[in-house]
Amino acid sequence: MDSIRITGGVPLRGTIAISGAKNAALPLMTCGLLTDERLVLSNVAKLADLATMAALLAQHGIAVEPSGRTLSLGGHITNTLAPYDIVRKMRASILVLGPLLARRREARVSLPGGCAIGTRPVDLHLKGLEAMGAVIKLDAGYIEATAPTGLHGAQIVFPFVSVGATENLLMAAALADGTTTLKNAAREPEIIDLCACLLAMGANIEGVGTDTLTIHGVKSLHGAQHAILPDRIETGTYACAAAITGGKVFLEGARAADLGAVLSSLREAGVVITEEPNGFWVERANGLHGVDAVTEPFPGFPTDMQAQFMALMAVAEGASMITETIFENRFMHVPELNRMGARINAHGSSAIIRGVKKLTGAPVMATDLRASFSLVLAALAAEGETTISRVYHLDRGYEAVEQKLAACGARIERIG
Ligand SMILES: CC(=O)N[C@H]1[C@@H](OP(=O)(O)OP(=O)(O)OC[C@H]2O[C@@H](n3ccc(=O)[nH]c3=O)[C@H](O)[C@@H]2O)O[C@H](CO)[C@@H](O)[C@@H]1O
Ligand SMILES: C=C(OP(=O)(O)O)C(=O)O
Repeated sequence: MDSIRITGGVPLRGTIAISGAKNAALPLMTCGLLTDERLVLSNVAKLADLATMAALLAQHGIAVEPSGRTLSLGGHITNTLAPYDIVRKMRASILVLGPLLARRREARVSLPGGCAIGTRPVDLHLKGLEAMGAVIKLDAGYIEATAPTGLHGAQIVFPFVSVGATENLLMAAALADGTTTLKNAAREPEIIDLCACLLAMGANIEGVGTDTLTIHGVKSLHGAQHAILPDRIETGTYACAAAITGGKVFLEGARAADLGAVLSSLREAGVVITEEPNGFWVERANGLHGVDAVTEPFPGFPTDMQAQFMALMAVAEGASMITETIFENRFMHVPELNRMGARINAHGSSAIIRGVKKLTGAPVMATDLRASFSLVLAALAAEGETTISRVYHLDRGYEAVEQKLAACGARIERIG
């Protein structure tokens, strides 16, 4: 199992090119199930999660052909089973459910189960599909779904915001009979990207970018080309890397508009952000101050940036409080950061971080994707050497981490 070794203390300087967003690419790839024509996605990152989605689509009959940073998806659905062996590797596999039901009126999809950050039920996905006419049973760990007379339009009001349920129901509604309204829908940039691709495929959607999406179902969708938006979480993560090392980095291709809450928090902490037409500079010349943050659905502070921001706050002057409202168990990085000398107390959904003058290198273990990067950040700032084990978590969602950081001066290497 691979580990990463980092010798800290080098202020990062240079340019980091931001890759296409993992969390946009995953639902966009499942759009390949919505048409028999070719769907071409560009600006696709090379990530383990996208390889998992390609394997899942392949066994549904959709071939995914890579060429450079482009994926070409095509084929007919030959199989509506999403097996446990693939779904257990990646929860976003649940996103095949809506498209399979819409196209084939049946699907058998393994229940994803919980993961390190929380229980993560899929009840909103299932209730929404039921409102659209699906009949759903749970059988031996699988969701058995049929829509004997096809899916029809429905009025769905989400009790709270869910990115995945919004995506699943959007895709199902695009091909349903009649009009579907999704109220309290997620407004994340990845949802807007999904809508843009569906519109290019011939879908009829109103309210894009708002919390009410109205989808007028169409009989069929056609092929399209779509360029995936830059990864806002990768962007925010490297912004924290520049800040925690006291360096200056240009994030090429990054979209500041997708990171409003994160950039406000960084600025409040003393980080200088300078926007350019094709990205932005992140610089920290002076000290960092503790800043509070509460995770919320977009446009609030993203839960996927919580661990990385906590690593930054660990070396800020003064105390800060970070509250996690989206997932019930997303503080797995706290004991690992404390092993590196951080002073963080987590109680329930909040963590108090008392900034320290320096962190010290230590052997630490990655527990999930973003927690892994919080350890990379702490290691980049720490005195001495840190070895992070279980970095396969990192490879799920960060492309070429060592190359991107090393190009800015970081002393980082992967060891077997
Ligand atoms: C592949 C992908 O895009 N993953 C992102 C997506 O995950 P994902 O789509 O799984 O997250 P959701 O927005 O659905 O989850 C939000 C909250 O709702 C709960 N919930 C969700 C669905 C449901 O049917 N029932 C239910 O109770 C979840 O357990 C969680 O507490 O959005 C999260 C919140 O921004 C991000 O952290 C993930 O990186
Ligand atoms: C939690 C994440 O992903 P997933 O929903 O695929 O687990 C993430 O990207 O931070």
